[in-house]
Amino acid sequence: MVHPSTSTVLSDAYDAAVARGPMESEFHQAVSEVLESIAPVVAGHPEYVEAGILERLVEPERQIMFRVPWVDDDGAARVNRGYRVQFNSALGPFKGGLRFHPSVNLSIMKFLGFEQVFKNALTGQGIGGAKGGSDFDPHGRSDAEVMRFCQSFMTELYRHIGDQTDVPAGDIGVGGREIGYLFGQYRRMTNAHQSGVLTGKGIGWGGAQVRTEATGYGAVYFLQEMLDVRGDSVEGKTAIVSGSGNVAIYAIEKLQQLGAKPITASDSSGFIVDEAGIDLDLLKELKEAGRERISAYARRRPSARFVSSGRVWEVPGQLVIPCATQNELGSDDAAALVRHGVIAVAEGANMPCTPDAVEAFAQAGVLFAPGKAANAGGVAVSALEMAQNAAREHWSFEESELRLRGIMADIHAAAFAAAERYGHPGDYVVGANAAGFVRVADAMLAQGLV
Ligand SMILES: NC(=O)c1ccc[n+]([C@@H]2O[C@H](COP(=O)([O-])OP(=O)(O)OC[C@H]3O[C@@H](n4cnc5c(N)ncnc54)[C@H](O)[C@@H]3O)[C@@H](O)[C@H]2O)c1
Repeated sequence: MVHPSTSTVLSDAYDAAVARGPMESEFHQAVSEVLESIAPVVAGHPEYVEAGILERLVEPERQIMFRVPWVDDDGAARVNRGYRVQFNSALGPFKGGLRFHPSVNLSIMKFLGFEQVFKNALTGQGIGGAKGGSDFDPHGRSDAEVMRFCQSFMTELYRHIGDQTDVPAGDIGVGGREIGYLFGQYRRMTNAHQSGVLTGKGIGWGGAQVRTEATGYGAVYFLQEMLDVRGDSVEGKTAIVSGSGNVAIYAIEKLQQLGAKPITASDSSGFIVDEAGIDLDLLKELKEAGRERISAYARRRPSARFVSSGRVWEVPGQLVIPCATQNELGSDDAAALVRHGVIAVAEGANMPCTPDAVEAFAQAGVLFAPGKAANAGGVAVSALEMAQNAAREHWSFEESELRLRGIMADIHAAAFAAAERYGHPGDYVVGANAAGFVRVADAMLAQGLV
């Protein structure tokens, strides 16, 4: 058999993905980034090509879309669309968050599910990749409305998930409140308290210590690992953080604990700059307890200003952790950050930096950690939650944090080593994609054409 060239194989896989979903631009972006960076791996493994690994990797094992009808507080009927994209289960049960946000569509679900496959592989914990959610917008909805929505959503989803099959978690718009309502409905419909079917549960009913903090803490640990290689550290540095949700808040907390000074936070209405350093108690009060807009922070804190137009990336700082959403940091933003002396970027969110921005950081020699490595702490601690549920154990905060730290160091080491092995030393995009890909590809190869 004549082997096609690596570039033909990669472009065929990309074209097939585009042909099946021509409108799915976010998914195409994620596929293109991964395929480009695994070229050196594929070149050395003709057996992957013969087994159709690439064509299979870009096509989800299963995609579920369903109607979610619910009744609002005025008694009016509402309808949203629910999704679960079960991308790849070669390494373990499908695992990945649920996102409730008006922007949710199949392209975003597929991009997130695809990324999750490699991220989960990188953690080394035996979990496959999936993503799900709905275009439901929880903003401005009462608890009762959110509960009715979650119950309706789970009434369909429950038949597709299970602790050995698919284990959803939170993401944008899905926090502890939503996981509680979803779990309650699952328990009711199945007549089983199957703790391991969802992660991000409350500590009193099967949740794990450090799950809430894990993604933000993990991103900062990864940043620290990268700086360590250069004999540097986060201590004493100014940090620019976007978002003000789960990931942003705990990235800010860990930055502060390690002696850095985060000075920004944002939401879709704008951003705040607090030159005195973020008052974390205030931010938590406003965002975790109150669900308020970020502008409320500036009203309560004299050292802070609220900016409703403009870019948070114009604020000078040496460390950058984007923690809001995909494609929130473009090439102009990257250029501004480079001009202002950024030295390291860790993606807390999934794909927050556009490909042009990533390229600009690389050109400028800025350390750059892609989300699938830097934000893997969340899913890693979710896997610890599954392990504790299976063993009916509860580990302490200290033990859980120690494990998270170890896992982030291992992910860094795996990505660093793979980047070297495949001829791109210091390139964590290549390293993370290559290391994750090899684990998934080897499992798929061993398990035959399924
Ligand atoms: N929660 C996790 O464990 C986890 C794990 C890995 C990756 N992530 C990723 O981190 C990011 C944030 O997730 P989260 O769990 O903190 O969600 P969250 O709902 O707690 O917070 C999301 C934040 O992003 C802001 N935001 C959302 N859409 C925006 C938009 N279009 N423009 C500007 N700001 C916007 C929101 O205002 C909020 O501050 C997402 O990309 C998510 O996929 C989360």
